[in-house]
Amino acid sequence: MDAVVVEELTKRYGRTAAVDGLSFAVPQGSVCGFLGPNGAGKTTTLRVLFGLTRATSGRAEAAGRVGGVLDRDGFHPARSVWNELSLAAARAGRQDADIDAALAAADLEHAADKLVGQCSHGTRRRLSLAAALIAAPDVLLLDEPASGLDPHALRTLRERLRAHAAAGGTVLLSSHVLEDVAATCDRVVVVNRGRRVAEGELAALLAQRIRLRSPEPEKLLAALDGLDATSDGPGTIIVAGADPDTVGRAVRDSGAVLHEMSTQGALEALYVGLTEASR
Ligand SMILES: Nc1ncnc2c1ncn2[C@@H]1O[C@H](COP(=O)(O)OP(=O)(O)OP(=O)(O)O)[C@@H](O)[C@H]1O
Repeated sequence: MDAVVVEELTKRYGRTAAVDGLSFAVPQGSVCGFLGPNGAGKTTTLRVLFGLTRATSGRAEAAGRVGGVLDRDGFHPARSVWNELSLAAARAGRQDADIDAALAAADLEHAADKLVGQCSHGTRRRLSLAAALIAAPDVLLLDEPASGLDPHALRTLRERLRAHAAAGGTVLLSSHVLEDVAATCDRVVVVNRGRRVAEGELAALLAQRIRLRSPEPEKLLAALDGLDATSDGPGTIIVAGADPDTVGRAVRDSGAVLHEMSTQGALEALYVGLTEASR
């Protein structure tokens, strides 16, 4: 079942089409990355899904209870972290929620009595996510949730989003941090200029895109002759349309020193390829 459905969505601001006939779906139980350059229409789509702004045409719907984090958190600077979380629970009709446990899960127990106005950007972001999660939404919509988070907080975020999906929830998150998307999401939707340029399971989109790093790229490129291998920056080669066994053997036979062979960094090459053409 699809928990998020966007169909032929268009949102115009005067003569600007922020979103231009966009369609995609997010199956229930998945964590979907929403990628695209600045101004591609991600925030606008999330705002329509939240019901904060109306579509000019088309539809954008999320099944069940929707929660999440957009850029403005709406917290009162003179309220404590504990009080804001408690208020978020009450607003969602969850007066019975264990606020201390929710703070601990967000690594915020030490900040419980701090006033929100005195919190760092990252702490405030973590509080936003905790406030969204305490409402136990079915669908979590997150606009740049990784922004301002330190590596520990990023790991906690990743684990919490995966747990939300494992429990049957659904996550749609926009991000510019591709490494983080690769580690967190099982699907991605890529948009450019308000339109979809790719959609699907991350593994399938990245299948047979392998990144190699070597101090001897020329030697490697020569050995990969006949395959779709291209240079992608100093010492980096992307091989498309070949399986890891074939690439691994070619690398071994070349005798070149290899520093890395992975599909991780291939998301960046895929993304740039998809969004560059129509910039
Ligand atoms: N309220 C508004 N009034 C006028 N134009 C707007 C408004 N909101 C967004 N836009 C325009 O719509 C386009 C899409 O913006 P949007 O914020 O959805 O992009 P985005 O993909 O979220 O970008 P970013 O990655 O920079 O956050 C941009 O050209 C933006 O200037």
